[in-house]
Amino acid sequence: MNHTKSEQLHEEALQHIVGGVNSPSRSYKAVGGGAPVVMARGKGAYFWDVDGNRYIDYLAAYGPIVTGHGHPHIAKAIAHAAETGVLFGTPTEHEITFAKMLKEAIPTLDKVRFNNSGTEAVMTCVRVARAFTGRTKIMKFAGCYHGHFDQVLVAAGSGPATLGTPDSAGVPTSVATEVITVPFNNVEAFDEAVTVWGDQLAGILIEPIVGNFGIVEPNPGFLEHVHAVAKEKGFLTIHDEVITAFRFHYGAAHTMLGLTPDLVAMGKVIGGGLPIGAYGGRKEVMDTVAPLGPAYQAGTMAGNPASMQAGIACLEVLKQPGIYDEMDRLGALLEQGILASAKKHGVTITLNRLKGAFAVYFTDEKVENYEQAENTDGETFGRFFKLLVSQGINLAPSKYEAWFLTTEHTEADVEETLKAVDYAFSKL
Ligand SMILES: Cc1ncc(COP(=O)(O)O)c(C=O)c1O
Ligand SMILES: NCC(=O)CCC(=O)O
Repeated sequence: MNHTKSEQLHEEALQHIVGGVNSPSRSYKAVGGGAPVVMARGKGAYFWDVDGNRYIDYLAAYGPIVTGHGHPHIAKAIAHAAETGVLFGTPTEHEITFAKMLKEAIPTLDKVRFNNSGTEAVMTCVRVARAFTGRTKIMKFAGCYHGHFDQVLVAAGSGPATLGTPDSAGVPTSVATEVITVPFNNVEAFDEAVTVWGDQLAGILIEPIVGNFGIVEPNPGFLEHVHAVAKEKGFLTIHDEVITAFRFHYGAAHTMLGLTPDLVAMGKVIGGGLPIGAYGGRKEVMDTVAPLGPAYQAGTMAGNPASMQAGIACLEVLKQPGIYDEMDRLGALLEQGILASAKKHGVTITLNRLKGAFAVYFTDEKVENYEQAENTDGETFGRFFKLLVSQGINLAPSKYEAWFLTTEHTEADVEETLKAVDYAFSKL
């Protein structure tokens, strides 16, 4: 496969855009370096790079593109917005239509607010939780990504009750010390940290299905326990459903899990590919937000008609019967095929899957927390990634990211993918 033009464009990008990329996750630094493939166009489950190579896409733009690229129903909605006005700075009916659709799909949302990214949605949830409780500290799980605002760029300390340390230059220690990080799926560590900090906590950030160190489901009873303790100690449960909302079924992951969070942050899928964030929750909590309450959140682009209409169109596609069952069926075929192929070639992997999202880890251990994901073989993943790209299969260039199926993938795509995976395993 020839990547000459991608390489040239990356060289040029390096002169003008920091690191040649607009988000560090797009760089190939974590997979041994090299020029990232520069994409030219996408259609359905495929995209084509600037050298004319075609790929089956399992990146799905890090999750949002659940209906594939250029879906005609969403394209029509975006074209309509382009023709009739993409931004007014006034309320529109689209916002109400979309808010009602979200509420109907996610019963825990009494009220919602739209903004422009997952980061903004989570950031506001943290502010609202602080405003509502009058407390400042937040708890999060190690390895869970919640966007790039200061409070969540905090890594785990050395023990469960250790205060956070900044994970990025520019994050003041004073901010990091407001954050307590505990391992996922570990009741003892959570309880220990709550014993120390429980009375000062405004809220806990929860990815109900973790999508940021592969795909990791909560162990039975774990999140139920977290919710019960939060209620008892008076801090809010904030579900970060930026990846999970509408990824596994028509609605939120917490509904599948039978949990009732106080606040829910969303993004990615609900924008149909356009920039979006949204948050919502219990009426008493949401009424803390301006102009009703004292917690401020605003945005020139918030609830813009283009994102609203794309989001509405995306949910209309996802609401059709059988959509999620088919992604589950194809996901199961991929899972079985990848595991069989690994066995055939003597490659040790662990595969975690929920419906149309899964992660391939190079380890013989179970992966149920960040430490275990960290301990998987990143060097082998890097070689696997590049071998797959050479065979026309594109995923995220990181061992921590999931593979995402879309409504446009077919059984033929799965077969082609399994051939490529078999080739990659044979060359590792
Ligand atoms: C769970 C989760 N929360 C928040 C974010 C941040 O969203 P955005 O990149 O739209 O700001 C992400 C992005 O990957 C995410 O996975
Ligand atoms: N799972 C992490 C992401 O999806 C981040 C994407 C980005 O910021 O480019």
